[in-house]
Amino acid sequence: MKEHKVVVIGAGSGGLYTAAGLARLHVDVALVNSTEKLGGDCLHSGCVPSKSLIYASTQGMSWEQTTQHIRQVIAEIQVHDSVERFEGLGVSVYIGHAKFVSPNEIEVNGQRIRGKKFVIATGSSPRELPIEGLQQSGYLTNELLFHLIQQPKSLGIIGAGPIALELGQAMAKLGTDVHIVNRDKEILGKFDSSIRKVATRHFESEMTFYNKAEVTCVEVEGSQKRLTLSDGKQILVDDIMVAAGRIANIGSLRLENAGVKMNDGFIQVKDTYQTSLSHIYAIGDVIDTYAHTHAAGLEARAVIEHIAFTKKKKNIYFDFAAIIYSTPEVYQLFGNDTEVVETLEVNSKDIDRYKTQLIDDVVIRIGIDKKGYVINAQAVGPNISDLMQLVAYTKRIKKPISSWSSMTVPYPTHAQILQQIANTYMSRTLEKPIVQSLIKTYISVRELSK
Ligand SMILES: Cc1cc2nc3c(=O)[nH]c(=O)nc-3n(C[C@H](O)[C@H](O)[C@H](O)COP(=O)(O)OP(=O)(O)OC[C@H]3O[C@@H](n4cnc5c(N)ncnc54)[C@H](O)[C@@H]3O)c2cc1C
Ligand SMILES: NC(=O)c1ccc[n+]([C@@H]2O[C@H](COP(=O)([O-])OP(=O)(O)OC[C@H]3O[C@@H](n4cnc5c(N)ncnc54)[C@H](O)[C@@H]3O)[C@@H](O)[C@H]2O)c1
Repeated sequence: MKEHKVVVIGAGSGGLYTAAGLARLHVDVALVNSTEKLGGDCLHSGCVPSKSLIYASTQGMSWEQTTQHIRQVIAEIQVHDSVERFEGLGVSVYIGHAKFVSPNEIEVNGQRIRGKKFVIATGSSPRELPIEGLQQSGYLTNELLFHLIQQPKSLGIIGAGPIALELGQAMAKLGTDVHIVNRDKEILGKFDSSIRKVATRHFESEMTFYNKAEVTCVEVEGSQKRLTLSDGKQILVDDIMVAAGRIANIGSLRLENAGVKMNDGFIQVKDTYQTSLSHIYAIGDVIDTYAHTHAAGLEARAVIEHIAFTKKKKNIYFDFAAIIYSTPEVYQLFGNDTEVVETLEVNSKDIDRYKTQLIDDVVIRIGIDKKGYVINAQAVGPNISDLMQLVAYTKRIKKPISSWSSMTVPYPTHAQILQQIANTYMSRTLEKPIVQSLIKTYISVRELSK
């Protein structure tokens, strides 16, 4: 039997980060992945192909050029996430599905591996929908769309979350007629109406939305598929894509043999990412936190520090943000609403650089506490996420937004929009009667007043 001090199960965003980090600290670490192609969802069917598709859709590429571009980008990044590279780092790599046979043992392709500690990072899969006729008609998910040989002329998407909006818009830009069926009353329900309105206007100019609707049945009609909605409407499309949330990949793990507890379909963890068994950790999409690559990375770092140094990291999501990489981008910096005393809103109308580009619908909202410290934020605008990173960083380093007032902002950059927020905030302080009175007195003492 093979034995390792730490066995990481799943070589996607969370697992790769954990294995590489522990190996660098000279920990005896094994990495088990179901396929030889390490990298998980993010590299093969998530972040990387979706952002490559989005790029291709803005460059007027044909479908053939688009899928080739996607394959090339994946292949380039795959080198960094290869078995050889990880073995070179000192990680023992096993290929095959891991299943627990006891709390300290897993089986991979008939081989037993014993671990002192385990980190489960097996990710998530698209949620299946029990819609009459859907299975029989066949449908796409994020796992299949990027590999289609032919571009569908029309596509019905079930769900209106980030996957539907990013991939739907890119397909629409490439010429597909996209129909999105959304069971909620509007899209981007978590966003303030000023942000939601701008984003929705852009999305609705490219795709057709059916809000407050569900697909009740699917029928095959020749080479096409007919979707019937809860309100009786019908949509005829070439293909269907389901993007209606995720379920944790735990099916093959046989967690019952170890005794790891679940909560609502996800692996239950404490704030140290230890499961109900203290020697087994879980991170990434398999637990119920933010389903993002950078969340898996933060959780991996917390687990590395706990395993290696017994250090308990606090508040790892302090400056956590998520972005929908559409045109325009939709950005959210998370933070506790109850700490917000005021939300400052600014738009791009008075910003010269945006004027030169005829962009008048960028909106940024920043929630601050009583001392002017950033608590949370939302924004919509072209490439707005890069600019908003400064807002997240200001939160991270715990500086008030007034600090942007004194930074040198080259003219004319988009960043002037942040300085405008700071100036508006500062000028209000200056206008307070007590401050005005102090200034008047001071100027008078210096014999400079009228
Ligand atoms: C279309 C799409 C776009 C996305 N875009 C972004 C984005 O732009 N930014 C962002 O931050 N996030 C994005 N995400 C989310 C991101 O991809 C996931 O949050 C991230 O990949 C989760 O990492 P993970 O380590 O938990 O799982 P994964 O990366 O999925 O890795 C899990 C690994 O475990 C393996 N595995 C599963 N079961 C077993 C088993 N029993 N034994 C051995 N191995 C097993 C799998 O083969 C896989 O390699 C996107 C997701 C999708 C679907
Ligand atoms: N840019 C990014 O960071 C990015 C991009 C894509 C995905 N992701 C991650 O992947 C996760 C999954 O994305 P997603 O878009 O599948 O899920 P989601 O859970 O965010 O959104 C699912 C949407 O589908 C709707 N829905 C659910 N069931 C439905 C039904 N039967 N009929 C109609 N609508 C239905 C929901 O109301 C919701 O709007 C996200 O939570 C996100 O964390 C991130």
